Amino acid sequence: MRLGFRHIRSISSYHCRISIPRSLHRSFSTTTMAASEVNKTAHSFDKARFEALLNRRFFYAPAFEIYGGIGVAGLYDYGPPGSSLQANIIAEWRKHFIIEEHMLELDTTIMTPASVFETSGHVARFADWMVKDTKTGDVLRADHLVGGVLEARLAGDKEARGLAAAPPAPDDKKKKKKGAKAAAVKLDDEVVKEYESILAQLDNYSGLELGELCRTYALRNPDTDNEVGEPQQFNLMFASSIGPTGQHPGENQFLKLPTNLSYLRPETAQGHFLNFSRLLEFNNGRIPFASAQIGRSFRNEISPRAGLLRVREFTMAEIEHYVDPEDKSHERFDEVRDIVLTLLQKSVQESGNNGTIRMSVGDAVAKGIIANETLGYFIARIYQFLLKIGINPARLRFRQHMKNEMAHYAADCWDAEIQNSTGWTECVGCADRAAYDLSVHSARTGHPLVVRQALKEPIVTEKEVPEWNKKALGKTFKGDAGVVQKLVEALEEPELLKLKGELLQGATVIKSEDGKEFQLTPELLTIERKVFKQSIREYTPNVIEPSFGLGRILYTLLEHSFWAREQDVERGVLSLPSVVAPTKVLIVPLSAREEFAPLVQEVSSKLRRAGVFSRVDDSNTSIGKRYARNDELGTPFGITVDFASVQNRTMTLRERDTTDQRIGTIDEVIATVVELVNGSIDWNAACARLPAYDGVQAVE
Ligand SMILES: Nc1ncnc2c1ncn2[C@@H]1O[C@H](COP(=O)(O)OP(=O)(O)OP(=O)(O)O)[C@@H](O)[C@H]1O
Repeated sequence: MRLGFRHIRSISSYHCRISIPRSLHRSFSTTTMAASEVNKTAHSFDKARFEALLNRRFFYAPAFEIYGGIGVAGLYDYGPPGSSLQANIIAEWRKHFIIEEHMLELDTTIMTPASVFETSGHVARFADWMVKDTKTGDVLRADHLVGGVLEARLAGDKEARGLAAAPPAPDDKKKKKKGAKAAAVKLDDEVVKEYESILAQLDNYSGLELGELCRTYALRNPDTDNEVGEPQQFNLMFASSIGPTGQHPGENQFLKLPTNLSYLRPETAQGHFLNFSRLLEFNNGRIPFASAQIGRSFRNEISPRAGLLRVREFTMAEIEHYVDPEDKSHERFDEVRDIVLTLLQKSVQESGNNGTIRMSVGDAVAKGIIANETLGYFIARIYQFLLKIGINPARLRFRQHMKNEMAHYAADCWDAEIQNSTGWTECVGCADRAAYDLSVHSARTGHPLVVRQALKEPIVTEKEVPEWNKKALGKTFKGDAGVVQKLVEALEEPELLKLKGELLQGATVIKSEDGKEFQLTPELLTIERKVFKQSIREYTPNVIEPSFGLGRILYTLLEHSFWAREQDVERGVLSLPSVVAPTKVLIVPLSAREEFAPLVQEVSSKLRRAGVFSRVDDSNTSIGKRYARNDELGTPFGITVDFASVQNRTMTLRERDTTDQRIGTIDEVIATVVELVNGSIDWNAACARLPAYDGVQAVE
């Protein structure tokens, strides 16, 4: 959750070469075949082929397509494999966080009265800086303009120096035609340094500074080559109204805005905070605990051009972990302390660099690089989750927010950034938001959002307290009696002690702010030392917030999983781990002939009973083509039912990445594939159980 100015960072765009996906490495190391035998080599990432695959297999598509898009960029519909993939990521997220950490799950409303977002600060500050093309009026995000043009100039400089010029990304062709690609012009070394320094801290600039950069470096709209105007703020929330407009004026006691103005939430977090006291009660008043919510959020992004990476409607999964501000240790920190992460610190970025370090979470917390154990714990848990679903760890880093980028109240904030063909993209934010959210909602509504903790040992304190003779006070000062009382009660302990001494001497004078003097005597008040016992501690908890954007994670996972076999570059393979693959097992009868039907039904129902999602492909095409089609859908295992299955009750089991095939009895194959899908054995173990298939059995 960001209040302020939000950015996708795209530092090293277009250089991305995809290596063999991680899951494939796993397969190589666990199979008996050598990598060369199965002909899988690393190749450059072919974005055009990748996008064609996603489109062909309907992972997702632009919404309202048959209406020609009607100017609604940034809205997408997920098709069957995309929906299943997202559902599986969510299921794993629930297991990894909600179930594992006993979080309290919520489902709160999307439509939110404006008063809530006025209090949270979103009405005033949930904005990006935009600039307008001075001739066409086209709107661009200011930081994207600065970043895009400077990167293009640096690429032009590389080309002029004869260094490996960065080829334009396939999706950049349109921009290139319009003149976005800078000419191959050599820049001064100093200028190169300046550009690199600006790019390293792009998220740190204010609107004024972005305007200044546009002027200093003559940055123009790359689409038209026209100048741009001064940056202006654009609030990203979609406004709506509840009920018929103009009804119930002034009904809402909290509202300064029109009474029925509301917004579609831009994050799920406020729904957690508003329910804090109920959640605390549900948790028997104990802290720490966390609430979690998965749901839709809406942001009216200025110019969403990056597919699923920047959309106007998306699914978020957010955790709010409530913790004692005086104790941010985490009882399970030892479980993660040795996890080594790639960290990009704020001090490095602020000095104009983007060099990362590798460090264990334990060391990062001990050295104060990560602010506290609870924040470190969640950063490590985010890392574990992303790896579990198949994100390549070599392309994952945690970037700390710079000073200006972070909300003023936040203690520390890190983004999990994943590298993809557009550069490094924030996919998860993880912030220590201190007590801000609960405090502001509590102050606005008067509803205490606090923890009341019974103290084991009461805290005993002594202090000087004024004791008033109310009757004499009223008689002496009449209408000013209250003023005098307030003046004395506002005094700090040393001043009260001084006053006490003066009263013991006989009399003293106290002055109000407007210079009025009041004489105080022991008849009006005495100062007594009193003992206080406090058995309840009341405090506003701090909030640690991991916030996941599922669309960005899903898209980068697809990129990381994509490759093509050398012998068939036209078709791709998605090496999705079983845990998230849309379909786990493909059942392929040799043909649609009736004699295979009972066996197909038997295998399919046995897998169903074991909780393994399978699909049958009995289409009228070769087995090879059917497997290739399902490699594109990321289906990790295939079972072939052939004449040997009918005669001997044997089946073959195929692994997607290696295309290795093994053979066993129907029950052996089912038992093995169920364990493979559950992750309790790997392919190596499967190979030890089932002999290699020599190809004879399937021949008719
Ligand atoms: N327009 C968007 N489209 C898709 N996902 C988004 C979008 N905005 C935010 N997210 C996702 O929600 C997560 C939490 O939101 P947060 O407010 O921290 O993002 P942000 O800092 O505004 O992101 P950015 O600076 O990239 O716009 C992000 O890490 C990202 O995964």
